[in-house]
Amino acid sequence: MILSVHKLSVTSRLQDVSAAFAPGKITAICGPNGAGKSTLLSALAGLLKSESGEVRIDGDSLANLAPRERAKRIGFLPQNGEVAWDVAVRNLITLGRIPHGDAAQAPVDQAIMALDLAVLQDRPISKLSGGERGRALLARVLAGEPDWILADEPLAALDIAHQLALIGHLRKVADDGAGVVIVLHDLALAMNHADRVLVLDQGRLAANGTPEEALSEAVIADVWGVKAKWIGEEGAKALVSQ
Ligand SMILES: Nc1ncnc2c1ncn2[C@@H]1O[C@H](COP(=O)(O)OP(=O)(O)OP(=O)(O)O)[C@@H](O)[C@H]1O
Repeated sequence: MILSVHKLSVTSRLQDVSAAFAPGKITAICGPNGAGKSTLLSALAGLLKSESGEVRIDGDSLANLAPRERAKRIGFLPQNGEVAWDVAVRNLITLGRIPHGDAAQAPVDQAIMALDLAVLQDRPISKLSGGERGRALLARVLAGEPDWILADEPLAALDIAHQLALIGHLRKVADDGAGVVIVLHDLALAMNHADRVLVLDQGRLAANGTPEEALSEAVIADVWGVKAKWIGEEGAKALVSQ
């Protein structure tokens, strides 16, 4: 099951972007502020009207999929996601089952475990820290057991232990066959943990390949305007400015 964008343009935000996303893999979308990362992710989730081009799922236009079916297949975590009602964490996560029309607790329990939320499950959302809230919102997405997980900066507000735990969980979800697409600002996280990396620059696709190809020192100099060097071993690389 492939998710792909074909010559997608969104007024002054994305220009002629084409790319295919593979199931079973973690793809990172990187780029400077305002490059179009969130726009691309929203378009992949079917939440944005494009000026031209389209998003396809298994070769069919995503626009043809009924909203409920789309919600079942694509789990979307926006940047700074808002919560409309101040419900308890477990109840919020159970809302992830809405597209399935059930309140199955096994996937909810799994998501609670994966995101280390057991001790917080009865607490109202309004009484969580920013990082805890982010974990609860991602747990809601996981509880829906979507084929695709699209998450905008899911690691940004997390401490390093929770970052690594979450990456480990996303890897497991990908190994089980789901496609994972995440927006990442931290290029070292993308280099060390993604299978593929897309780099956007001013709404255009600047690179698309393995982390080594798409985040080469030449691409970083070109897109971010930063002279930097990768050091360290494969899987534990760090980026140092020169
Ligand atoms: N609702 C909107 N309407 C019009 N333009 C928008 C809208 N949201 C964002 N933009 C503009 O579109 C461009 C791409 O924004 P987008 O949020 O996709 O960038 P980003 O790469 O995710 O940035 P960041 O790293 O800062 O989160 C930016 O120039 C932004 O100002």
